[in-house]
Amino acid sequence: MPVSTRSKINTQTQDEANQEEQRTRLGSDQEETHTNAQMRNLHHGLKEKMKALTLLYEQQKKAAATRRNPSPKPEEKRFSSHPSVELLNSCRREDKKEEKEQKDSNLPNVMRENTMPSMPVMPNSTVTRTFVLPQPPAEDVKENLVIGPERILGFSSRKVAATTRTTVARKLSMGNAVPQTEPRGANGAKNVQELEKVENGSEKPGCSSRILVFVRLRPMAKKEKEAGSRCCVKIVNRRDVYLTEFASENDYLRLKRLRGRHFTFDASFPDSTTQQEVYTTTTAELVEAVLQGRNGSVFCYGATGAGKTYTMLGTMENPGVMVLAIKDLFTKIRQRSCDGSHVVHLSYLEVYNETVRDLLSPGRPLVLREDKQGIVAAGLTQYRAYSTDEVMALLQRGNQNRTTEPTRANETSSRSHAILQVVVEYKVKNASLDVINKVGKLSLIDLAGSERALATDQRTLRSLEGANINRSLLALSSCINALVEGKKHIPYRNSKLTQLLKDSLGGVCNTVMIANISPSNLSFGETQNTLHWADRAKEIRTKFQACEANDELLEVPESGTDQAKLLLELQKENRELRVQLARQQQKLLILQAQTLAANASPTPSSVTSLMTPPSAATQQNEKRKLQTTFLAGNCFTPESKRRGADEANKELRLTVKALEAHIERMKKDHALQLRQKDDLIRELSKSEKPSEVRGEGVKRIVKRASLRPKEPNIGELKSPSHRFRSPVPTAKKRSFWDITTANSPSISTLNGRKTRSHVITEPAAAPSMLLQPGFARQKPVPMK
Ligand SMILES: Nc1ncnc2c1ncn2[C@@H]1O[C@H](COP(=O)(O)OP(=O)(O)OP(=O)(O)O)[C@@H](O)[C@H]1O
Repeated sequence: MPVSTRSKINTQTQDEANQEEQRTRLGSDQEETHTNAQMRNLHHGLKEKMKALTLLYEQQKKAAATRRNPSPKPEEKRFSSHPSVELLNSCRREDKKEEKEQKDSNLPNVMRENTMPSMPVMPNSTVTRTFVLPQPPAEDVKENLVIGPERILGFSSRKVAATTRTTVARKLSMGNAVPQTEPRGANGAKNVQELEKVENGSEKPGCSSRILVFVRLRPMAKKEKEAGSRCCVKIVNRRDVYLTEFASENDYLRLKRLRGRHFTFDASFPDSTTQQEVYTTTTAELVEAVLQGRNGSVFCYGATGAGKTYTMLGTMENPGVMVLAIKDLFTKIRQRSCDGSHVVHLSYLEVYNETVRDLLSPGRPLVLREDKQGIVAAGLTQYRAYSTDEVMALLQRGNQNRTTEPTRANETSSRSHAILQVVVEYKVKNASLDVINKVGKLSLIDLAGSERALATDQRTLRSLEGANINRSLLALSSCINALVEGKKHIPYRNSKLTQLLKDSLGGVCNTVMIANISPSNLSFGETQNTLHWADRAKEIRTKFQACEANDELLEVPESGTDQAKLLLELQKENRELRVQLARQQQKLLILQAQTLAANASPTPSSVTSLMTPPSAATQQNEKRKLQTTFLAGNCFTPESKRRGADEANKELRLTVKALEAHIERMKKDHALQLRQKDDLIRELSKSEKPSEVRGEGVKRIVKRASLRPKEPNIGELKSPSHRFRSPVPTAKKRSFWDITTANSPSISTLNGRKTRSHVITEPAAAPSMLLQPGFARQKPVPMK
């Protein structure tokens, strides 16, 4: 092999070796980079984990500390100074402990293992709070009812006579409200009532204005059992309701993810509860209150077939709330008076497809009217009842006239809302032996069932009924929402039902809501909906009513704290009113200034012309002013007219003079500013040792500044000093914003922020989206 060829081969081999080496180095570099990245990721992940763990540790530490040292709740803090509140709090704590133990022992294993962990833990805010209020004032009732089985006009509702006084009393009572975490009518009802008495210093029940909400679970129906439905509602402690959503067997993704909700009500009745128990817990107190001259309402709410009619009417063997209430009422009346001084009137109506019908003497639809008594059904029959049997007969008659139709969900579905109203009237003697007429009213309402279109029959009439039922129930829910949110306008007028329930929801009334639910998981949606609205209704507060027949309306607060609270509230109101007044005055001033500026142009020439004999515009203005003066003072004599004219003239001249002085002052200020600026420029130019040319320039500027006329010329605003002058056209605008300090968007120079007026005077680089056409037109001449 020739040497050249060998050397060639050698060089080639060396090249190859080099390349190989390079490749290996590159590969190892890449590997190293990769490993480094992995390490970095790992490190980052570890850091994140550490952070999360530290956070968790901190949280647990805090929770443990809180458990060891629980801080008092705001309301507990607020009332903790009172010994009775101490007692209340200790009872609450004990009750809670007991409850927890009971809950743990009562819960079935399935609930404890599966449902409970996934159920959202009820926050403190959802715990029912009943506010025990101090003794509310008595009311003056003057309503005459027609005695006898004849027709009278009106489905009457009482109103508190002195609204203002009630407002004061209400304010005070609100201030004194003692929150109470235990519900009434539940396990600890007795305990709570005793505590109420301690808190209140009163033994009178039923003074609370909150709507009491109860839930009743009906037994599983035969049909539901046959359809293989499961129980999705669990009532614990006769108060807490646990609702569990079972996933369908085909939904593999959610099979193990059971969803549930927890609600707490004033009392919850399991399916084994008897009618008598339901009546005693929910309505018995109201009957007692009606006999003391107060109003009470009970309404059943729930999905179709949930047991509303069963609860309200019941059956022959198991009579419902309506029947039991009337029996109780007559028993109590008999116990109270042997002379028959109590007069009972009865009316029964239904709202079907947005028409009101009289169930006791069916005929033409009734018209709802609003008068001094509230919403009344004109032409409604009111029967005078003397005994329970008579009422039973009337009820039966009414029910026969009630619209019911079989639907797929319920064979005897009530397609209308029924309202039974019992008015008890009696006479009492007060301390000064005057006879007072007292009227108490009990309204028992069986609502039609809320339903989905699919759940019921699809025939046209049924659909229309369903739509109307849902419409009125939707209106009811809007009213509940508005009442809970404390809105000023409550949309009662959206349906006939809400118009008739106006008294029960927002009036002077003790109201009870019984939410009926079905245990079947097939009705889960309806049950959830019912419980949601029931939960929301807990927050509604009705107005106060009197506790005793001879109670006096509170006109002045009793204790010092009450007085202080009232004083504070009144002061706050006063302040708000003052602010409003100031705003109005400001607006008036602006208007006056604008009128003056329009009539008497602010240029010196026109100002001077105002000093001399008045121009036509001024004369007109004066004339207008004079007319106003005359009208205000009812001055019609020529003498008074002249005097008025002179005064108005004088006033106008004074205003003009003041304006002129103001303009003069402004001119002086501007001149001073200009002079100062010129001096500054001169000093600056001296210190800079200007060159001949620059010196000339400065001289030129100085000369120009000194030669500048006193009145600014917009066309010549080219020197830097123009920025310190207020040209006349903008001066007017600024004075406008000056007056409207409170509302002006341009008074935002504080903290060096740019104001809108600044934005306008500066040359805009690009047109802003915020600038309106009006602003664009006022675009200033750009500075050079
Ligand atoms: N607590 C209960 N105990 C025994 N049966 C009950 C109970 N509650 C309801 N039922 C039965 O369930 C069925 C439906 O009840 P109900 O007619 O009262 O429902 P509803 O809510 O009034 O329905 P709708 O709104 O359609 O009128 C009835 O046959 C009734 O007897």
